[in-house]
Amino acid sequence: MGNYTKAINDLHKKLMEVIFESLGLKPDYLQKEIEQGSQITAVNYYPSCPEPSLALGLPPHTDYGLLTILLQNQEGLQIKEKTGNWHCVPAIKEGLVVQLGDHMEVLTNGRYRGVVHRAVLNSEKNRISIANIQTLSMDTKVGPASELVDDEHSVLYEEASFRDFLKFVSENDVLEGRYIDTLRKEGIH
Ligand SMILES: O=C(O)CCC(=O)C(=O)O
Ligand SMILES: [Fe+2]
Repeated sequence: MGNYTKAINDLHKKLMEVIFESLGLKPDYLQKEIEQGSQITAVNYYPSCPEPSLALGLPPHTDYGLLTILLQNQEGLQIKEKTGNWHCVPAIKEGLVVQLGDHMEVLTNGRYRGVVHRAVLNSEKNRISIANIQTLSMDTKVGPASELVDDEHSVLYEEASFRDFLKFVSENDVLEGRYIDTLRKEGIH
């Protein structure tokens, strides 16, 4: 696991560099903060279920953090499309899934959106997923990058830290609203 999480950390760094470049920011933007940040590894085990339609593996949510890099041994991860339909992410052997999280949405001032996803159960096979969520340190406030704010792009999100997020999830039901919704200023959907 140590080698895996180290490799994922390196991959995250490289992906962030190209994402920042795609936004017209320097590739080493936030590099120090990212290096000082945390990597959370969630190992999820979903036993097979004879009636998958009556159970839900993991309810719809977005991940807090910049990117989530996920490995799955069976299909089960689904992402919500703009239409509201759920799209099944195929399980590709040794393939990784990269998802954008809330931090990324705030940082890019809404140019890139966090992906709503859920996990469903399989009637025959047990499923394991390993999700690596990369966040900045506990008390680093993340707000929209000043380079992405100008006369035509006003600030759309409040600043927040990982600690603020943890406080929210400990005080609220996971099924009733996402933390990012509390950060959006009026009129953003
Ligand atoms: O099991 C999955 O595919 C999803 C896991 C997930 O969304 C999470 O751990 O945040
Ligand atoms: Fe997730």
